[in-house]
Amino acid sequence: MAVRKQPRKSTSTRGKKATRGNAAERSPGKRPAAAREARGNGGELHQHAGGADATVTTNQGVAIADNQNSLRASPRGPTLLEDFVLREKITHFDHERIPERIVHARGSGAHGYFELTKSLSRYTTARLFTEVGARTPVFTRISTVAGGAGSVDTPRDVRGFAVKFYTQEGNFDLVGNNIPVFFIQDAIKFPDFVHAVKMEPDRAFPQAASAHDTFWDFISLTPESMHMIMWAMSDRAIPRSLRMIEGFGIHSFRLLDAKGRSTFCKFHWRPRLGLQSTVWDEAVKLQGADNDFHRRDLFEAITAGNFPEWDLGLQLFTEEQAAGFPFDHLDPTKIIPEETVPLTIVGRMVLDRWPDNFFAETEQVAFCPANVVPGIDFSNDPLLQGRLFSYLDTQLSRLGGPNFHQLPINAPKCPFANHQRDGHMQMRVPKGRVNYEPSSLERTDGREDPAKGFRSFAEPAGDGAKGRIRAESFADHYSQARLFYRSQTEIEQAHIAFALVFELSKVETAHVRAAIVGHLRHIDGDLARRVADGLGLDALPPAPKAAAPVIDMPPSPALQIIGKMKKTLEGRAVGILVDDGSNAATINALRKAAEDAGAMVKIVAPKIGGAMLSGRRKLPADGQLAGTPSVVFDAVALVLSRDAGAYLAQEAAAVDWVRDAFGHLKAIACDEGARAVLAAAGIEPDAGVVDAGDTGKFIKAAMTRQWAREPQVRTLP
Ligand code: HEM
Repeated sequence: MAVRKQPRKSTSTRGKKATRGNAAERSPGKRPAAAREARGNGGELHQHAGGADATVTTNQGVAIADNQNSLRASPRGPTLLEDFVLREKITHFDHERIPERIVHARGSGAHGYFELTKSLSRYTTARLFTEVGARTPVFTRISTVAGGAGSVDTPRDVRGFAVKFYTQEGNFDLVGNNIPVFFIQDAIKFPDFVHAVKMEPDRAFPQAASAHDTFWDFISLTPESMHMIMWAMSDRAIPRSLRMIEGFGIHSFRLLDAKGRSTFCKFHWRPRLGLQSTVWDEAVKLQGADNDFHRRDLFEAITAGNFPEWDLGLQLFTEEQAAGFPFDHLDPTKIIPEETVPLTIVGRMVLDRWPDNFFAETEQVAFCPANVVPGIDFSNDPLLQGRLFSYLDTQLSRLGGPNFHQLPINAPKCPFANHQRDGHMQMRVPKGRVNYEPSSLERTDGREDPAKGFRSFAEPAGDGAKGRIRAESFADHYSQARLFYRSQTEIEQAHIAFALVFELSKVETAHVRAAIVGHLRHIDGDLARRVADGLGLDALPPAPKAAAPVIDMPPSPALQIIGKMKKTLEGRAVGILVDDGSNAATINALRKAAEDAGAMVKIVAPKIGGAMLSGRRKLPADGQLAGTPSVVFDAVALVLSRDAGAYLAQEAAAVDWVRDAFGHLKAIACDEGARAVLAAAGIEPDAGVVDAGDTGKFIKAAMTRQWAREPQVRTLP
């Protein structure tokens, strides 16, 4: 056996000036009390337990004396297999990663609560919807769909919007998206759809993007996706913030009253901060500026106490009403216009706590549309029916076995018990002999409760012969796509046309591009012409045969974003670019006005250490110019001395800062010194460019985007 040479006597460095403290000193907040420290033989740092610091142990609870060195046969000799401390640590590390979700792999989550403001006791027995004022804890995860867990936050994509309500009657998961319809009508098409949209299998790109051949090939052959395509090409798919998106349960669900009577409903989340999107060029640049833009935004808002809120609205309708709709509400590619069935607001959700640990909570949370509580039931929507199977099934492998419901983030917060036993990672210790029922021997883990237990709606099963037959009532693929497109403002219509041109221009296969334009002809002739022109097609391709006549429906302004944007700075961010010599009074006034209007203000300067303002006051910066481009703000101000303005007019990062802000239709405040930077960016000031001294005008302009500017800065199809 190898003999270990004892390390040389350690030299305590406590109390000595430690050079390695620099990183901690730079970071905000107080440095925690220093641990008792020692240096090892090779000069490595050892921090010893004591005071507030507990002893580090193995997973078996054995105290570890040295967490810096593996066990070696001699100081320069081979490492010994005997080293259980090393083996345990590395083995655990090797297994830290679990498979990511097959879809919606990248997401951010937060805890909060749902508070009921209006009772639905007329329609349902579900207590979460009957006890006004009661707060139900929730965990909400918002995600992109196509990219992997490490992909960017701002691709053009649908956002998942999944809420787990920990009700007193069990968990209810509302697993929706930020778009109220879906690409396909039947779950059997989901694997094909997902394969088509994710990176192509031979080349493993593009990541987190629908702009490629396989996606558009599939879509060109799937006319039922046309309505969803209109939404996905709209600015809804490039949100400004996860706090500014809507959420939808999509399918029709049923509410059941105490007599088992059913009312259909659709669930809608409405953000209190209003809907807001980026513009495409901004979304693209955000991917370079901050891959974690949405996650960071949600984290910063929640940790600063600016808790995002959504109203929950329900569309309630009867079977008879549904029979009169000019579409089938069981078809998940259809909405029920709000003008037909208005929303009843029944409560609000507040997200007020960031998770303690991303993996344990956001990564391990398992949502499932089949998780409903008594008083809520499913409809026959064939997409929903497939989903009822898929989630639990995938989670068995993603989370490694059948006991993931015991993880704290997934476990109900009400009592739960049954005779399911054993399996990987069983964390409970069931007692006694009886693991079955009926039973008569001793204490049992639960009996049926006919009064309070879950019951399904007693619906007659089917009105035709069994078969793989899609209902004729699902055949209209274009009318609601037309409704959506024609309900948009002109600006939004132009953005849809632009997005289609952008995406299809990335498609290498000419016949796929042409096929999509053919579909567009059924939706809107002008849209088809704009896209064909943008793609440089010589002639309009033929439209495919429509399976059902396309009907005109009255426009629904509720489908717009711009029409629903709130003129506010609440929850938004304002950046102020400063440098040495900037006017302190102007900066203070701008900051105060923006903060009073609800914005978060960040100071940007060429150096992170900050700038020496007029009056010799040093103002620390929140971001360095090159690393904090204007895309991360909703409005910007430049307060610069003449010298600094002349200097920064030569600096690409400063010129881009203001050029991008202008191009992304943001309000800009600037003083005399800053005008040189605007001139270098070639900006002709318009109504959205205001004097930095006029804070009132700046705040008013900053509360919205300068849509009137758009035709000057970009040629839209
Ligand atoms: C209306 C249509 C759909 C919506 C709104 C939707 C929504 C979502 C959301 C929000 C997530 C992420 C949940 C989370 O944050 O953990 C998710 C994951 C998932 N979805 Fe869907 N989805 C839809 C259709 C489908 C269909 C048709 C299937 C399969 C038949 C499916 C299978 C899955 C799977 C396997 C996951 C991963 C679940 C996990 O690993 O925990 N989805 N879906």
